[in-house]
Amino acid sequence: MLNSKKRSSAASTQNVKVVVRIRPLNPQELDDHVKPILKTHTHKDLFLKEKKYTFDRVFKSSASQPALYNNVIAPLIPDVVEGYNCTVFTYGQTGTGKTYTMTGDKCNLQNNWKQDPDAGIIPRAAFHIFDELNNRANYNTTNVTISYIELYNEEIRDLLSDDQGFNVLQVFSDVKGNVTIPGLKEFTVDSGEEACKLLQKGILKRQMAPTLMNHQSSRSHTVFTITVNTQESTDSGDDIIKTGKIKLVDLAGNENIARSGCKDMRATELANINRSLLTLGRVIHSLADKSQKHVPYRDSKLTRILQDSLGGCTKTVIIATVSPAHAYYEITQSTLDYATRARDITNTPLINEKLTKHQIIEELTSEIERLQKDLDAARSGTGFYVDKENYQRVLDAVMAITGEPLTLSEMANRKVERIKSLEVVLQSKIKHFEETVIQCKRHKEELETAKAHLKEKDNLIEQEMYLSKWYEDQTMQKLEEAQHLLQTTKQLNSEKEILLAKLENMFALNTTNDTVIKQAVVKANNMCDKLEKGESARIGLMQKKCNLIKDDLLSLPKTVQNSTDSLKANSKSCDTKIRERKKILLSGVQQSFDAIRNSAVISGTVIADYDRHLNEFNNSICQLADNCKNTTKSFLDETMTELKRTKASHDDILYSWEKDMLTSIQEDENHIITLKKRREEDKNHLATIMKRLEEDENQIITFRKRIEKNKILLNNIKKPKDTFLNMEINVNMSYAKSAKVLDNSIGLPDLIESHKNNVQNFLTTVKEFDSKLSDLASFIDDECETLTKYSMNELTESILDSCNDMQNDLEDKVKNLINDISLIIDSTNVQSESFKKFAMGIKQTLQEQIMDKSIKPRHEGNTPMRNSTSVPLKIKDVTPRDALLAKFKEIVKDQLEKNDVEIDDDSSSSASSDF
Ligand SMILES: Nc1ncnc2c1ncn2[C@@H]1O[C@H](COP(=O)(O)OP(=O)(O)OP(=O)(O)O)[C@@H](O)[C@H]1O
Repeated sequence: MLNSKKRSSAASTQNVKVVVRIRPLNPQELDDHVKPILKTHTHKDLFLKEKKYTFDRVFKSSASQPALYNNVIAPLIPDVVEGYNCTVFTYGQTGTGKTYTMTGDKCNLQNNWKQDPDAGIIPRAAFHIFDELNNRANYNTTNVTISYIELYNEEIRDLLSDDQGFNVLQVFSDVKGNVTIPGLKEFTVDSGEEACKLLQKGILKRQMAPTLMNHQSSRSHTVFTITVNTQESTDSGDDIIKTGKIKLVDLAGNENIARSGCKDMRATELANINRSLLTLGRVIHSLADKSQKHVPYRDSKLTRILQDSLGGCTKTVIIATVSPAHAYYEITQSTLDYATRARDITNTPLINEKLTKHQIIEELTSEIERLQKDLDAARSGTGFYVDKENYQRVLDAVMAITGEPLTLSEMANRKVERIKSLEVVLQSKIKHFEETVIQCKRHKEELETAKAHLKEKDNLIEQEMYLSKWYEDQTMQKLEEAQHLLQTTKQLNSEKEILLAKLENMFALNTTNDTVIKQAVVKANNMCDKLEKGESARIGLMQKKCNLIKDDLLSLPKTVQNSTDSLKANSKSCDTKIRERKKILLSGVQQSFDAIRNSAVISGTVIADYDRHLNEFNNSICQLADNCKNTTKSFLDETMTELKRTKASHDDILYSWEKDMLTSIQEDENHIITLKKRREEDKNHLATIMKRLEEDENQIITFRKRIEKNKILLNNIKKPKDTFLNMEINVNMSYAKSAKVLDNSIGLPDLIESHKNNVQNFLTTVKEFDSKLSDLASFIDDECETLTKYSMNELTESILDSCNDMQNDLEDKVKNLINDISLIIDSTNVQSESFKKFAMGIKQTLQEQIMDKSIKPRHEGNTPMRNSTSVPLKIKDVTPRDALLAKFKEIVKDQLEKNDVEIDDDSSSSASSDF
């Protein structure tokens, strides 16, 4: 045990603080209407009947646990932490509330120790000490230990021991007066709760004791000790160690044993139970009475343990508990007297000297030396030897304790007694010394180990610092990379949004364009198909008509041939008949001369008939001419109307042609008149040619029939003309219709122009044909006229010639027409092809138009530019700790080698301490 030195400076004496706590009347006393015999007027005065007592504080029966603690104990706690030793006693009669005050009805406090109404001093002090330590930041280390002993029948027992039974502990005092109890367990606690748990454990063990040891707890004393060790560093670097203690002592009841009814108790036991209290009384008495030099601390274990608390260097508080009941008047008076006496005890509280490590080592060394001397003395002699110096010190200590010179016999007795006790002490010292030596060795080893450990830790710290620096750099680098990545990701996201918007817009445009294109193409195709179909139908119709005309034209020469053949045949039969009639006429002229007169009448009739027929013929001719004129005129009108624009230049020609026709008709009429005149002239010849006339009449009829046929032929000829005209109209209509469409078509105007030319040529051809037909009609009329004028033979020949010429001419014309028609057909084919091309052109145009109509994609200029965003493709792996450590070791190795070289180069230069 360390021999702590006391700091003498600033030390002052102070009296033991004594407070009185009055227990409230218990239920029984209340029922019995017990009148309290204690009265308090102030918080310091107390009246027992008329006797007045004055204490440091008097707590009424209504005083609460916190009130008592805050007033009495709480001021001691900072002193304990500062290194003072403090002691608190509860002293009083059984049942007056000593245990209630010290322990309370509740030990298992949490953090509410200040407010808890039931907890006593011990649990509160335990919590309070930790609060106090936590409030102080100047301590490097703190250590709080707990011990709890019971003193019963002058035997010390450890209430915190895990032993089933009770091992009696011994108490020893060294030459310096320090008391130790070897074997007493001290438990380190880190909180108030842990301290309370130990208190509970002790209480439990104490409650078990009566059955085990057959003793009553009220007759035992308990000491709950809290030791507070603190360490703080000074500016000079020394460690200051403080050790403060608070002993919380719950004494046994101080009542008269005889009154407590324990008569069956053995005398020794009774003596031992009261010995401590009696000795305590004597010690208090001695200390209070300054004249007394000897204080019998050693007379009991209790006073030995509490020696320092009474008249020593400890701050001491005594709480005297009393009952207000009249029944306990005497013992209450005794307690109050006892407490009053205790107030006179003075202590000199000192802080346990602060010791540095160096001082501790020095003290330990001197202690070892001293013990070594005792050991050497013991080993060298046959008996018990104590070093002279030590022996003298023991004697001095005895003298200091007893304070009185002893007689020789007393000295001898005491020496014997002392030797006995010293033997015990020596054994204990030897044991303690050996333990200390072992402990020193162990401490030395521990110190070496600690140094090595410290060096190792230093290396580790350097290593960890290197690693942490590396990780810090890496973290910063990663942070920068992460921020760069975040920035890039943000930019890419915004660009992605723009591109997605554009893409959506493009999809919408594509969908719209697709729909527009499909609709336009369908419409264009329909239009082209419709146009193509219409044109194909028109062209087909035209071609059909052309083919019909062609067939007609092809059949025309045959018809003409037939007509010619018929004409020839008729001419022959006519010639034959005329010859026959001539013969008959000539033969009958003479014979019938007489009858001419009659015949003249008849001839007149015949002539009339002939005239009539001639008129009819003339009318027919006129009608034919009129019809022809009208037809031609209407044809020309129609042609003029229809081809107003394109054929304006031909109007004069047509007009002159019409005029010529009219002139020709007029001439024909004149010719008929001439014929009539000639008929009159011929009347004279009529007699002779009567029969011939009749035949001529027949001939005329035949001719008329032929004319009719020719008219039909003419009509037939006119039919193609009408057809051609209709065709022309249709072509023009088609042209007009197509022109609008074809105007925009490339190449069509030329085609149309050529078509127009073809049509013009065709019309010219038609006109020529028409003219030729007119000529033919005139020719026929001429021939008819000539027929009446010339002989039938000539007529026939002429007709035949004409027919032949006409046939030839007709054939030529037909051939030309056919060629023209073929040209027209070719033209229609070409036109059809051109229509197809045109349709293709339309389709192409539509495509272009669709393309023009198509909605072009928007160019808002916000398309992200292609830029080379540098994004790390791979996050570098974190260097494994092992690799870092290897690198660190290499650096250290290099540094050490470098340092070695430097030392070699210049031994005076100091090594670098980078690592
Ligand atoms: N101040 C008080 N207020 C309320 N109750 C009290 C007070 N003092 C004592 N009591 C009650 O009185 C009874 C006896 O108290 P306690 O056991 O503490 O007395 P004691 O002096 O320790 O007795 P012993 O010496 O036999 O151990 C207990 O029930 C306790 O709760």
